[in-house]
Amino acid sequence: MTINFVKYQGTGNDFVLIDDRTETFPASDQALVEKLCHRRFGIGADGLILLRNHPDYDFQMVYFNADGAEGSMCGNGGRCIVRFAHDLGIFQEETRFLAVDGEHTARVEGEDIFLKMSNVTSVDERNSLTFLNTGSPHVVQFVDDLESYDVVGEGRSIRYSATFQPGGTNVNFSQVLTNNTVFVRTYERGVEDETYSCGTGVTAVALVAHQQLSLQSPVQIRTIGGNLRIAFNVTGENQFDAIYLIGPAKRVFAGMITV
Ligand SMILES: N[C@H](CCC[C@H](N)C(=O)O)C(=O)O
Repeated sequence: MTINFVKYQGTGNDFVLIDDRTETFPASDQALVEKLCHRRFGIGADGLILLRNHPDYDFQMVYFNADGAEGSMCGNGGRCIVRFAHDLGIFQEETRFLAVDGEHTARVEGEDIFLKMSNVTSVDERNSLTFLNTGSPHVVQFVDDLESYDVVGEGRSIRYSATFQPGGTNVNFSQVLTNNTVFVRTYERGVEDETYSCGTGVTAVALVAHQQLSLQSPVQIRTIGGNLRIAFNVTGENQFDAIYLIGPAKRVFAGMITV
């Protein structure tokens, strides 16, 4: 079988995008997805995303983590599929699509994609860790000297800790810099490693930075892979709507792979 794909990245979080409007991709073949994402044996990516038709939306996003399992919402992948749909001519300025956590709207403004995220309705403390769901589950922790922090070691121990079983969690380590800016490094579940950036993760960090440290919308985010910003509206205690993840999403290359 030969598969056509396009590789995209959003602040260094990289994805294999497949136009699956014909629904021919064997989506239940977890080993195949894992192999396509493998950086030595495959194309190499943090995840794989199918673009499918949907009767009520411009398109549907089906997202898999690099381990081949279907993941929860992916914010950087969301910006990448919006860019992909735009490149395919599916929409011009604004789009409305369906993802695993429900409806999203988005618009293209030059290099940037403005992606509307799901509303957040709770922020909890679990075993002294701040936890919230922004489409995917996230722990947010503020630390000193993030540059030299052991993100993989500490992230993995929280991700597999009893508190977050059975599903596990993504873990974001954060440090406030000057000017309403937070530096974030994320351990990602499903990749089981640090990624260069995580969209739902930095969204979680921005909301917690507002609550705990009074940062204001739009919060500026620095990741290893580049800069993002998060705009939001506070509607109550632990309640946020009009949450936007804003930043670039770029096509890297296109190819064909025989499996
Ligand atoms: N990289 C993604 C998060 C993927 C979520 C995934 N790791 C999971 O928890 O299933 C993002 O930009 O939001």
